[in-house]
Amino acid sequence: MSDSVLIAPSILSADYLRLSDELEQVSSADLIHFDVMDGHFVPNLTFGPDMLRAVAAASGLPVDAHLMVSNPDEVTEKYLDAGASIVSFHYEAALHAHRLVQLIKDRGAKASIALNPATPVSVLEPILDDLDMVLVMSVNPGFGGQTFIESTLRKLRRLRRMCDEHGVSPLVEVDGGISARNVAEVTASGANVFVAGSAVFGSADRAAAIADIRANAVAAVSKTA
Ligand SMILES: O=C(CO)[C@H](O)[C@H](O)COP(=O)(O)O
Ligand SMILES: [Fe+2]
Repeated sequence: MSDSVLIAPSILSADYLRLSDELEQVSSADLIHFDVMDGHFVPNLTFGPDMLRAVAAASGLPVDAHLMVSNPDEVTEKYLDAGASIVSFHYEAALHAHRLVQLIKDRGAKASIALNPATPVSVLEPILDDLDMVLVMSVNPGFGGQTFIESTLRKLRRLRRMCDEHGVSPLVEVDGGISARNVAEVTASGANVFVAGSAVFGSADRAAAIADIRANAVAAVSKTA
């Protein structure tokens, strides 16, 4: 995790019957994005902690767990036990966000809060200084293959300003509808961790898809520097 940008393929869009092969094909990425959906916070069901443990062992890349669950206060520890390197829980679901952030950090993982598209970044004001990462959802959570919501760019710029005011620089992850086509403007707006599900696993050459996203993001970083 040393580069200026991090690429995180979402295995939500992988071929589950060939998962170890799929993980090998995305080994040039920086993180494996692992979408946990509980059928309650979002209208879809995916993976649990045992699956995360298996993915972490098979991949070797750090696992970036995105918990789309109604009860993060109860289940976050299970994903830490399973080996998550980054844990994002949703602001909209957490009862005790500060306590959860401390738990994640005490366990040696990076702590992140995810925001739905309709949740303003201002809600992070009291806790921003404690976060290792902020996950800005650029689609409504629950499904892969959706269209990037354009107002996310404004939200990212607002988050950047807020971070500058606080004198902090957490990672800023964007999730939903990211591809080589739009990653430059998303980078220019302030993001540096890019989740890509369908853009990577929908491509015949996963490594080339990752390289294209990375190249466009890195070019945008050098332009803004
Ligand atoms: O959290 C998610 C959906 O809730 C996924 O990480 C995201 O949708 C990735 O898929 P795509 O890149 O195809 O939009
Ligand atoms: Fe996600």
